[in-house]
Amino acid sequence: MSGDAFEPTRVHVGGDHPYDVVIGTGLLGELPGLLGDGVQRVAVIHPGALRATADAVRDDLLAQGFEAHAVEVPDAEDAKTAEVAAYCWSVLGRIGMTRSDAVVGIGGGATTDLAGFVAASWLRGVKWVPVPTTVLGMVDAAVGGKTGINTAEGKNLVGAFHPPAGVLCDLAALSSLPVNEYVAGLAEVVKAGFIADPTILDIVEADPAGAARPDGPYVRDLVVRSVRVKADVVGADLRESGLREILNYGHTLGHAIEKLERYKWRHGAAVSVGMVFAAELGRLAGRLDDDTADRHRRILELLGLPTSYDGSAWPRLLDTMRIDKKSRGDRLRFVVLDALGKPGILEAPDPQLLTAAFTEVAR
Ligand SMILES: NC(=O)c1ccc[n+]([C@@H]2O[C@H](COP(=O)([O-])OP(=O)(O)OC[C@H]3O[C@@H](n4cnc5c(N)ncnc54)[C@H](O)[C@@H]3O)[C@@H](O)[C@H]2O)c1
Ligand SMILES: O=C(O)C(=O)C[C@@H](O)[C@H](O)[C@H](O)COP(=O)(O)O
Ligand SMILES: [Zn+2]
Repeated sequence: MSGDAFEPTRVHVGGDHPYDVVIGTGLLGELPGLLGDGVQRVAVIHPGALRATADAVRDDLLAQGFEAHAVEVPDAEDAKTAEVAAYCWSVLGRIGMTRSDAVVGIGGGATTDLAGFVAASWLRGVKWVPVPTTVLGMVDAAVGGKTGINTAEGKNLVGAFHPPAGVLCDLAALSSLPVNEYVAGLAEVVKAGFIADPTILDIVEADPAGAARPDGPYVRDLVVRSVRVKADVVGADLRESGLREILNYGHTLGHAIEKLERYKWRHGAAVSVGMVFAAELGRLAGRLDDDTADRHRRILELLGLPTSYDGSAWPRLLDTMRIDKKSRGDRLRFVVLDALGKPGILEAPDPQLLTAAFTEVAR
């Protein structure tokens, strides 16, 4: 792999709005470069848990001549609400943020989803740079410009495609991340493995204990590989007109679980159950071989991720899944695998097939 402890790896995201994802350690100095020319004011949106990091970033920006303002928001999924977005808009108004200024989002995927949405909606779109501090944020949420908030009806129902000017993944941030958060984030890494890069799965299977450690030997390789998968997809299909749907593998059921759990389950944990369900759907639809289907449960359990859910919740889950963004009218649509690394769409599956697949994850 390119890059060593001192030299960052740059993954290029192509398309109409190209940018780089910079992955390494000690990357604070890269931020002004990613912000680019002409920026005067910077709003640094962060949760309380990342206050020290945000203060360091703000001080660094101040020292470099920017007018930097810290904007503290609620932690985790509590930030992804219309009320919190409105609070951020009021701060941007008070500090006089113009179209040549920028938003920086520091935190996990919830914070960067909110920050990106605030940037997308303020003045109909200002520049933004996510600085993800969870593995999930680095490998998935901060890359690709999908920004948004939740509503009472479901997950990420309001948002915008608003690509960042660049993404700064400082792997040193992971040293303070609780192990359970790190492991939850690995669900999206495993997703990248199943849909596009099976070497990820080989790494996890060869040393699951090592792979599950935020200070383990595979962090950089797993992050870079997963970012490459995501960059290739979103570079080709920013607005999810086709290919990008594969990144939603495991999310149709996963998002429904998150909503039912009032967002107290971690996103990655819900996606983990959702991927086992999707694998069973693929198998029962006659599209996926047994070995690859079984491999889902085995790998996710090796990492300590959940692979089952309350069986009595099925009617409510099914109802919630109808508002998934991949649905078209009354037709539910699921990402399934036709083979390892070969995702496809299962259109309007028979309700009995769905129930049979859920029975395989029900407890
Ligand atoms: N936009 C996208 O393409 C995309 C992709 C995947 C997931 N997501 C979204 O991302 C969110 C999940 O993100 P997440 O798993 O990063 O969770 P999160 O943002 O809720 O963060 C998890 C927790 O870790 C804490 N934390 C973050 N960084 C830390 C650090 N370095 N040290 C200590 N604590 C730290 C946070 O304060 C929070 O309590 C969901 O809302 C999901 O929908 C978006
Ligand atoms: O980037 C994408 O596209 C994804 O689907 C990545 C997912 O991991 C992520 O959770 C995303 O936020 C889900 O998007 P949604 O459109 O289903 O809300
Ligand atoms: Zn996800």
